[in-house]
Amino acid sequence: MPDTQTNAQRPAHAAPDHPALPGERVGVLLANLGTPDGYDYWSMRRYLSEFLSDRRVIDYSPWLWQPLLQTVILTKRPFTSGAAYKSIWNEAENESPLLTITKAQTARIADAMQARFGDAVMVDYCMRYGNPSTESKVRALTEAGCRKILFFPLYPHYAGATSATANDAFFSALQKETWQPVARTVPPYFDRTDYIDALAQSIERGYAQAEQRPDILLCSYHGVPQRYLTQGDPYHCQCQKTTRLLKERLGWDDTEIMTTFQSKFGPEEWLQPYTVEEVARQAKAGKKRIAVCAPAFSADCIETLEEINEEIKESFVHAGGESFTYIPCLNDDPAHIQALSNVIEENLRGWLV
Ligand SMILES: C=CC1=C(C)c2cc3[nH]c(cc4nc(cc5[nH]c(cc1n2)c(C)c5CCC(=O)O)C(CCC(=O)O)=C4C)c(C)c3C=C
Ligand SMILES: [Fe+2]
Ligand SMILES: [Fe+2]
Repeated sequence: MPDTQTNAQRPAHAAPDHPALPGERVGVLLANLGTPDGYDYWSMRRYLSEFLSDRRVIDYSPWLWQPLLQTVILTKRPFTSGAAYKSIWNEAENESPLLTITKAQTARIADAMQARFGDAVMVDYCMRYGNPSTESKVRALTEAGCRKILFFPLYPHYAGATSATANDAFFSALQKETWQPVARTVPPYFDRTDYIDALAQSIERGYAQAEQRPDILLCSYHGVPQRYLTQGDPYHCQCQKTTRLLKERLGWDDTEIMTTFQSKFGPEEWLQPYTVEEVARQAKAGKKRIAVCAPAFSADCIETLEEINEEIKESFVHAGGESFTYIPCLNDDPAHIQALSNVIEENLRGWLV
């Protein structure tokens, strides 16, 4: 009798202790950065400790970094970050906005895959740090009969600190599988027309809703240390190209749009200009109406809802700015879901189509 959940069957030659063989499916595993389980001190500490111990994120020698992290940074930061999370927390579901949005994206993409491929494809999500872990979801997919898994880090741009470390976690989860599934990973998608179109439409909507047309749009990307660029990480170039493609798609000139970087962490120099400083410079230069969007994030999170829409906005207003328009991330916008589904379908080629 096939199992309805996994379509599992015992082969004809089976001895009584022979494991049931699940029917074949393809798994699509969406991955985002991570989320603490709560905004209390210990939940924050656990999450930040896992995140900031990742050598793809902080590449200092662990001999130097771990004592500093465990004794200085993780005694203070869980309080300040916890307060920031508290201000944006989804109390109804008791989870971070990133988790709520990732669940919504997964449900929409699962609908699109169901319509296209029926039950042959299963869609699920995981986090690089915190829960649900990548390992637990790789296990769940293989147990449900996925003999092939397409792993999709939900970052438009490649960065060692995001896509590569997500892939690392996927590969190490595969190492633990007795019957390892066939695996593929999805490359960056920042320069696809459907993604740029979805972004452009969201900006056009944001501009149409603003009381007066903003003087300038800042495309604010999460930063990385400047050193990572000189070591060969292509993230900076992919961000610059995204702004150029957006500018071309919107039909704007160089005075109407620019690239900036946010979320600086630690004392090193990061990619510049820093958004928090640039909004103040723009206000002082007479650009009193500003719009900010965040194309590096596929979902709104602490770095957009709290940092951009609270801290960066405050810096702008403090410098004399008058109108601040935050254009939300693409989240589960239908054009975004369509673009992500197109990416998936193209990367499934040869497996199903
Ligand atoms: C979108 C791409 C991202 C890059 C590139 C990136 C690099 C990077 N981040 C840190 C340090 C922190 N990032 C934090 C949060 C955070 N970062 C991203 C994305 C990128 N990070 C997201 C989506 C989030 C939000 C997660 C959420 O649940 O909302 C944080 C934690 C928040 C805080 O305590 O302020 C830190 C710390 C480094 C050092 C880095 C590059 C080396
Ligand atoms: Fe980050
Ligand atoms: Fe560059």
